[in-house]
Amino acid sequence: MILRIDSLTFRYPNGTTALDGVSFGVEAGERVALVGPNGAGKSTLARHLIGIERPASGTIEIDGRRTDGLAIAELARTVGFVFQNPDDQLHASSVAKEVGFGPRNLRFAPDRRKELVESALRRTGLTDLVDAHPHHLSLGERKRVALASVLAMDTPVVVLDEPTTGQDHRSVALLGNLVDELAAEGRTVLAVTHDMDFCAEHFDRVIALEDGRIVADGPVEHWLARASRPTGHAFELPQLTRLGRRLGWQTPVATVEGFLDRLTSDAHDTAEAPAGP
Ligand SMILES: Nc1ncnc2c1ncn2[C@@H]1O[C@H](COP(=O)(O)OP(=O)(O)OP(=O)(O)O)[C@@H](O)[C@H]1O
Repeated sequence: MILRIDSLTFRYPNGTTALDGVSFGVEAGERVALVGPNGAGKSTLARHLIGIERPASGTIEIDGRRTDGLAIAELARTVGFVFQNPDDQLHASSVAKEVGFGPRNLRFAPDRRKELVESALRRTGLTDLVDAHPHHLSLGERKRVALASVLAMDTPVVVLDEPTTGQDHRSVALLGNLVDELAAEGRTVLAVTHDMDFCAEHFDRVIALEDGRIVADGPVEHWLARASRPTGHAFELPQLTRLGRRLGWQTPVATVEGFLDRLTSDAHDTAEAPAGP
């Protein structure tokens, strides 16, 4: 298990309990979406994974090591964190320098550094922008630079905070492919997200938080079935799930593939149905 969190509780200095007895484990290669309403504790939880916040009680174990004794620099070898706002992360005067900073800081050998930087730039579609100053790029491009700079650190765990916010359709598709590829390579992806379409298409598992506690943890389909009930949680369901509902489908579908399968089987059933009197 790459990540194990046990009874994690955290309070801000003003007394707000942001996390209250949170426990879960994540296997290598899982794609986990952290969802929940504003103020649920998602970002606070994510920040614990890179040591910006430390538990008031409970433990976090990453790749077999308890994080209490680990410095932020040490954690950075295992967990890469892409901030929601790229301007909280970017500091260099060119895209190339920005993406090269992490691997250099981690003291990777020059050959490996070169390979990682080139691969990160290619995967995020930034190869033509290497000389640009990040501050002259659009928000969507700056978010991709932030992502590339984390990919270049080659961490087994990648945490994304609201990755699709401010991204156009093409960038969201690129991001989705990347999440799938990272998982296929055995890397673990956790994403804090309000984007249920993205979550349904690209994640295996949903952990839903409310008031600092886990209220649901399981496969995306289970969570959707639960959220689709009239008494379900107040989440915006994926567009295709809402469309399925309008079509009167009882079982929720959420992905393009699931939707097409359902349409095909309905068409098949209609064709097979015996002619009426
Ligand atoms: N720096 C802080 N000081 C005090 N309270 C905070 C601080 N940051 C967050 N909180 C509070 O902690 C709780 C959890 O906040 P957090 O930002 O982790 O939630 P979230 O689920 O990420 O919300 P959002 O979706 O709005 O980003 C909320 O009640 C929030 O008001």
